[in-house]
Amino acid sequence: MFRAQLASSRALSRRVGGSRVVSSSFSTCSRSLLRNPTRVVPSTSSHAKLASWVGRRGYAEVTTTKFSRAKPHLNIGTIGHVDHGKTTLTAAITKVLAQQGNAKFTDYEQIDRAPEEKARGITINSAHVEYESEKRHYGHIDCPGHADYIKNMITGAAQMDGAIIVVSVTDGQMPQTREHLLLARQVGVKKLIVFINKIDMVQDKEMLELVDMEMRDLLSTYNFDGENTPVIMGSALAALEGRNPEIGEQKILELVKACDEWLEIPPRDFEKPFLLAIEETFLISGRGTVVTGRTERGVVNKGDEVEVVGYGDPIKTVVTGVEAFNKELDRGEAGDNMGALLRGVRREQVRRGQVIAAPGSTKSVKKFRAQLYVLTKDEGGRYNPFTDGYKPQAYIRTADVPCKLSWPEGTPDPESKMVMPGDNVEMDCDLHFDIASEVGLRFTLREGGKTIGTGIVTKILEYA
Ligand SMILES: Nc1nc2c(ncn2[C@@H]2O[C@H](COP(=O)(O)OP(=O)(O)OP(=O)(O)O)[C@@H](O)[C@H]2O)c(=O)[nH]1
Ligand SMILES: [Mg+2]
Repeated sequence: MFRAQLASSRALSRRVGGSRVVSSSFSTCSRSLLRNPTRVVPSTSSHAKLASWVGRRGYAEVTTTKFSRAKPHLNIGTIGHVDHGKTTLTAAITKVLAQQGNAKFTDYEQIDRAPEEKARGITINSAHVEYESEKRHYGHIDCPGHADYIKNMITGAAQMDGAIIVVSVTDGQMPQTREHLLLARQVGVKKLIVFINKIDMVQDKEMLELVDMEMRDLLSTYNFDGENTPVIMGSALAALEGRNPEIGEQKILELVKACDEWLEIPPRDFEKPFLLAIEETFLISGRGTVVTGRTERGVVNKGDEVEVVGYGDPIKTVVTGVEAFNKELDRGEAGDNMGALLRGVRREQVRRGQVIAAPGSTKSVKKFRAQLYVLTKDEGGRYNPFTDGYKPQAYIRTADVPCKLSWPEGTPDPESKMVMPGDNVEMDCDLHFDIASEVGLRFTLREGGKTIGTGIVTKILEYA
């Protein structure tokens, strides 16, 4: 045994829409019970009954739906400008698919009265629903407000593998249409579907064509495939109200089919190259140095070559032993809390904050560009704005590094440009030490022991 206390529980953070929803509705349920202790508590502790009770309270109906593991799972969501019909469309999808027995109908109010969630200390109001198509199981997120979309995308509170961008034909593209598209691009959403909504409100065919063209151009501007992206035109409200099936129900079915065909299932964590962020290091006499942590992705077998990355030049070594669940194993995989025995590495050569990874799969980085969300004072963040040169602490996986934030080159008048609490900005982060990092990696910024912001790496500017 490397270490008796090695945590034996498997991390819960697998991408399963269902389990997230259950846990959030549990906490909602217990919170509402605390506020209202006279309320009759269901006499059974059975999960299913509790879940359906929670459902009747109007929260997270989805817990009552059967979650089929037989179908591949994809996380998607509705994005787009305020009032363009994101929530109506979400409700309409569940309604139409419920008629086929593939969803539980979740009405508009249930979605818009989303339970609060805490993601990295940030409150995000968002609703999760789930439904199935012939081919897939979908987890779907809809946020009530623009700020929630921003926070959700940057923190990855529910990571979207693909998204439906909703645009009302009466307005065409609007500022938040563009902002959400840009953010989707920044956070690594590869493909989108366009839903042009409210077509019951226009008679003019040319108008539809115009919005179609405009959206394709816009997608291309943000490096999506504007030419081939499916564009569906319909009325979410008609579908929800069960009228005009030619622009309602049928269009929802077309939309779901387009999701099935156009959006791609991302590679699963254990198919990616191995990476474990080091939490602790130990010296086991007679055997050598052991590093422990949670395997973020991939698989490592006894005898595999790995590199220790971060804080200077990478160190090549071989994993000569793996321990997880208090047992010696031949391999460790994504999600496992494990220890790895490293051949020929001295304890002083490894430390918390480094990673061990498949050779060449990740590099140590000194400076990157990132999309940041700066917390408001109500979210526990700063009271005051900050300016170019601000130096918080960056928490990147298990690393904790001082960094300096500055405006990207070419920003006009950078010295006087301020960042207010609540802002969403793109800035350059210069790290005091080099750390394994890559585009798409999320991190938090802290100062004086409190989280002041959260970010996602969008571009590597300088390798170590
Ligand atoms: N006529 C018509 N109205 C629609 C349609 N879809 C949605 N609406 C109406 O548009 C308004 C806004 O719809 P929502 O679904 O709340 O829009 P949203 O995008 O979720 O809005 P926010 O969450 O506030 O950003 C509501 O009054 C809907 O009834 C449609 O297809 N036709
Ligand atoms: Mg809404």
